[in-house]
Amino acid sequence: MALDFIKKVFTFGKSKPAEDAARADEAALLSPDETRDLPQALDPVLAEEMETAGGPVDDEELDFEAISAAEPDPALLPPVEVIGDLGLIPLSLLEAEAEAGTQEAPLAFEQTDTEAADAIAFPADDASRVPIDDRAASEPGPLGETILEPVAGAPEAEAPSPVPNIEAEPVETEVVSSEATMAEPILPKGFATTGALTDAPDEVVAVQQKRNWFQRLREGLARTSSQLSGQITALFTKRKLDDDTLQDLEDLLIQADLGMETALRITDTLASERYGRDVSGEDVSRIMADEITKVLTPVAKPLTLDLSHKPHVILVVGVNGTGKTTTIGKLAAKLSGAGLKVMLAAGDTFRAAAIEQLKIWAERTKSHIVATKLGADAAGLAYEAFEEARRQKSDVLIIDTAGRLQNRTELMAELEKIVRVLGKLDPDAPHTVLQTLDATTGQNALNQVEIFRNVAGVNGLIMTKLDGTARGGILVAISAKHKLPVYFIGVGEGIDDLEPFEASDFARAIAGTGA
Ligand SMILES: Nc1nc2c(ncn2[C@@H]2O[C@H](COP(=O)(O)OP(=O)(O)OP(=O)(O)O)[C@@H](O)[C@H]2O)c(=O)[nH]1
Repeated sequence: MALDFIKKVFTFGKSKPAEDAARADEAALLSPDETRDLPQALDPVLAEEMETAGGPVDDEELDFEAISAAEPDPALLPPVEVIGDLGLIPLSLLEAEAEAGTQEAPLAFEQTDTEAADAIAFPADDASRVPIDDRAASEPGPLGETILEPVAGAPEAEAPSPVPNIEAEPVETEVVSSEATMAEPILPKGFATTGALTDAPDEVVAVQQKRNWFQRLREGLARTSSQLSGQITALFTKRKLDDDTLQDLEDLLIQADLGMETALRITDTLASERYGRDVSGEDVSRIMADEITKVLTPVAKPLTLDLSHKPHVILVVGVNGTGKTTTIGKLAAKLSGAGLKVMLAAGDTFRAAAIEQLKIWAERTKSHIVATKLGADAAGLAYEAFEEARRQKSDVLIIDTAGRLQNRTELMAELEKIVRVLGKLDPDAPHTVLQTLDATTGQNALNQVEIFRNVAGVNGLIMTKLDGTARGGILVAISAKHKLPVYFIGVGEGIDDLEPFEASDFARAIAGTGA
């Protein structure tokens, strides 16, 4: 059942990655304990880039033409053989390599679900089909990738051919499929779409009904608002509004992470209404809620999915532990529950637990997942996942990435590479670059946005961990400064703890007004 969703379209400017990744060095540091070393030995391409420390390798040096040109040609569709639960799918990337004359044996795509295998149109016969079990890993290839070669007794693979100069390393990936299907697709709140939905699935992912949302938001932001309102009440008890109280209020609002701009808006409005008169805490809270709403309204937007892309690619980036993987799971639940065909890519190849965590989310949300080995090239994985999502006609591909500190130049360069590689398959991809921000980080989040925006072209934000933080005001400062859309906010670790961002609800919850 193909359904058309034609809704209001929002387009968000996608800034090109800045060439000055070194700016990240100026960024405020998080705990050194959180740093994670990139296994560069596995990534000679990246290592090469690192030597050019001043900026990324010029795309001109990269020969993606053969790959891009070969990709849509049906004759080059990957030959596949399904063997029990395992099937080998040499990727079209590898086909392109073969076309270009690679010396490498094709890499393997492991398919651990026969249903998913059935969903892909596989050529029946091909001499290059080699069961994955019949291959043995040999020395890493010139691109640092694992090369799989047939072992004795295995069918002969096609004659290998030379390797083109490609940037994204082919990687051995695993596709785990859960047949996501649905009854009645209803686009979840917080999303808008343009383009058509892929054939609707038959099974709906049950997403728990949310509790009273505003109540939860108020509970989550209770520490932020009670701290603020207590201080405001103390400030204005038996005092008229004069320059001193205005200055004290401004300081207080800045300390609450709201940012200078919003603090001044609030004090200016208050002064224009009540200068020289008695002021109550309620007066200040009301004006605060109004002014914060004005700041937040322009950024509270739905996440628009352009389904004409098939898939709409969402790259999720951010500092370690900000909630990327969890947020991906929550987003997948919403989308899958609405009948969209979702594929996840486990691009955090540095942390085994992150890959496993995403697989669990895929299972829970009935999403497909493409994963690879620990330490593999993340850009290669992203590329493979994009191709696989195209083959499977996924509506949305959500790519997880390893958390990285914004001052780690080499890791930021790797992120830049992922963006660049995706752009080789579709110049508009990634269509959405979502950054997760941990509300408990406070002011550091401002800096994180600046750096990730420059490097990865972040064009949308999700703030997590707004449950229980006293620093929720930072979202206001970020909105005032960066003016990037804020699509959702996270208020817990559960599958339904992600809500569309509503300006007035958030403002009232912070100011402690309204029901
Ligand atoms: N309370 C709360 N916890 C959250 C929220 N979102 C994520 N978490 C928790 O934060 C922790 C880190 O979340 P992850 O999703 O692993 O973060 P990540 O950014 O993928 O982490 P790295 O892979 O290390 O970069 C986990 O314990 C999550 O359950 C939220 O909205 N509220």
